[in-house]
Amino acid sequence: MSPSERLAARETDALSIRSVGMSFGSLSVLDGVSFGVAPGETLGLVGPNGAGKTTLLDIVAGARRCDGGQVLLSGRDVTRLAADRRCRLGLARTFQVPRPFGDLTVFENALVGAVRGAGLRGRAAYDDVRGALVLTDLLAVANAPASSLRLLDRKRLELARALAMRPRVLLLDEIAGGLTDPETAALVGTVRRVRDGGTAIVWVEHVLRALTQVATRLVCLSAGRVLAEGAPGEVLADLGVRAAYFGRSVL
Ligand SMILES: Nc1ncnc2c1ncn2[C@@H]1O[C@H](COP(=O)(O)OP(=O)(O)OP(=O)(O)O)[C@@H](O)[C@H]1O
Repeated sequence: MSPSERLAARETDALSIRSVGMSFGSLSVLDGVSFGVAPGETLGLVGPNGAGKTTLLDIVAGARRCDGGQVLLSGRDVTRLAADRRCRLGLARTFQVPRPFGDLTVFENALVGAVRGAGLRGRAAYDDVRGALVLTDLLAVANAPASSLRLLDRKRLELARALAMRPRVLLLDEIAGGLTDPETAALVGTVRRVRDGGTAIVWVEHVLRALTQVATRLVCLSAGRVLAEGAPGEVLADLGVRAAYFGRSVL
């Protein structure tokens, strides 16, 4: 891709991260991180423990302020907007450890996303939640208390709560961990359906066999910098990535 093509691509991106930097005191955690994600694209964000992946998701979601750089949603600079304003502009995220309200039903948990996240009311909220439960295969357990769900369905509920916010950009933080192979395959199918609906997805994931079934592009962070970016096969074959991510023994 030529520089002018790259620029044109960035202008249509649902999410653009430009030169983002962040430090915790004297510890530089992110340094000049830039990439974009187009509508309907799934970008996988990989890298060793401590590379800065979750910190970057926090910055994009508005849970943390960056020290430098910009975050744009569909071309709009949201760097200084609070997290709830970003939700209303179409940004949603899932958390690594799903913590649903156990006493509420599956439907009521997803309703929290539609009402608190997207600001929907009445019929619009109901329709959105129903759609999110259909997409995540949870409709059959809509009236069950969230505390009764198995792990796969807790993860699906985390996804449904985020989808009920009508996101144009969805941030997924390690949703595939701890699942059996058939459960992982089911979750991959769900994420694919979300992507096929046109949502731009940034998926932080250590379970590469799940990620590479959906992501068409990977960004590898190492020590807060972009070490490699490109097609999954190319990035995972990159010697620098293999050394940083998997350890030198695999070289
Ligand atoms: N609140 C904090 N205060 C100080 N340092 C922090 C804080 N949160 C994270 N860090 C440090 O920032 C760096 C990046 O952490 P982060 O959790 O973003 O990495 P990660 O790539 O998501 O790792 P993992 O794959 O283990 O989840 C690490 O060195 C971590 O110790």
